[in-house]
Amino acid sequence: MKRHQFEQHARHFRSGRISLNQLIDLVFGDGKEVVVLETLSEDDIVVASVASEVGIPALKPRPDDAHKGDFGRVLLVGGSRGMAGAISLAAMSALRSGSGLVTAAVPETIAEVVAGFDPCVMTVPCRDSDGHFSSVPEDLKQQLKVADVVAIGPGMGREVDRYFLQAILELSQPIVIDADAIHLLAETHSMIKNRKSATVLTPHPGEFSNLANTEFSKRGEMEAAAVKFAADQGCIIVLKGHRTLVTDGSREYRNDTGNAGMATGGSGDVLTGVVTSLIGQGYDAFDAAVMAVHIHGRAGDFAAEKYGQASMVASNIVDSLAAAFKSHVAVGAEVRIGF
Ligand SMILES: NC(=O)C1=CN([C@@H]2O[C@H](COP(=O)(O)OP(=O)(O)OC[C@H]3O[C@@H](n4cnc5c(N)ncnc54)[C@H](OP(=O)(O)O)[C@@H]3O)[C@@H](O)[C@H]2O)[C@@H](O)CC1
Ligand SMILES: Nc1ncnc2c1ncn2[C@@H]1O[C@H](COP(=O)(O)OP(=O)(O)O)[C@@H](O)[C@H]1O
Repeated sequence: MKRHQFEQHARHFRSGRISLNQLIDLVFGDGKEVVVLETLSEDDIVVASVASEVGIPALKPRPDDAHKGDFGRVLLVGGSRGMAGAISLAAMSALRSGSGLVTAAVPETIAEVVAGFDPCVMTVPCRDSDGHFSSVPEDLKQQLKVADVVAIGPGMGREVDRYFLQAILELSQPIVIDADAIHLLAETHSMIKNRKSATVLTPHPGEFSNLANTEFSKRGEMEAAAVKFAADQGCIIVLKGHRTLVTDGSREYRNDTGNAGMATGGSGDVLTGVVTSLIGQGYDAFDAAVMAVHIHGRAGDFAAEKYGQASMVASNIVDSLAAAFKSHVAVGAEVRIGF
């Protein structure tokens, strides 16, 4: 791409500093169109590329003197007997997306299993009834107060007291509602409209049909309903699937990363961890959802490259988040306004 063409796209470009080796990987490995703005040394080349979609935000650089408290306290609520994996995948993904502190609140029956998956994840064992959450225990109430963002749903099952979800909806922090919590929301007709902070829902088509109480015959109809739902309820909908849609009722982003190898149990739980983490780090909720969907898909693409679409599993996507975040940083470390 010539510089003047690039300038025409200046609104959509992102720039960053990379090394010569990273530049070679980008140009030949990824096929990205990159413009070198300035060569300071072999390890410090200022480059820019045009984003493939409008508005995939750049990652903020981590200040040199940062500490773990600067990157958000994430609380993930979910899991049940038989589905310890889902909440663990979400928690491991949140840590690999940059969160400083990640806690999983889970039924006590599975707490040790969840803690055993990753020593970096903290757990709050909650009193349970046959492996499912029963009431909101005091320990959890304390955690709910100090969290910067709370996600609920992965692996939770639907045998949960409705007040459990209600307690999360009443929080003043941003929340992410996924999986079984979306079904509970649909069943209890709980209100999200009047929440004071961001509400992000991440339904797959089955969950969205239930939420909208409609059988859709075409993806387009479902997407139109998702845009309307988001506008009516004042929330952000991440309608998952091939070319995931992110909408807040007025903006629409369609993702172009990811592949059919991601149609494997737990892939969506990984996304919940990524989006929750980014919100916890202070990104605007819509931006966080767009970035999360894009980066999650890229991680899926890296996993497919390594293991093949048939054999890749959700934990491979977790492991590939590092490569996905690194490549996002390479092209998006800083955004220069008015190039
Ligand atoms: N390792 C673990 O612990 C794992 C735990 N997990 C946990 O399991 C819990 C249940 O989640 P779930 O998604 O499996 O079941 P549910 O919410 O009943 O939805 C299924 C219904 O929706 C329909 N459907 C239509 N389109 C669809 C689409 N594109 N993608 C998917 N479904 C689609 C679908 O139609 P069908 O397949 O019959 O055509 C069916 O009627 C949840 O807590 C989750 O976190 C999983 O993440 C796996 C790994
Ligand atoms: N064919 C596909 N192309 C791109 N992404 C896909 C495809 N199939 C699934 N995915 C992605 O994988 C994830 C699956 O999420 P979900 O259906 O909630 O699975 P689970 O409940 O097992 O975690 C979503 O982010 C979705 O966009």
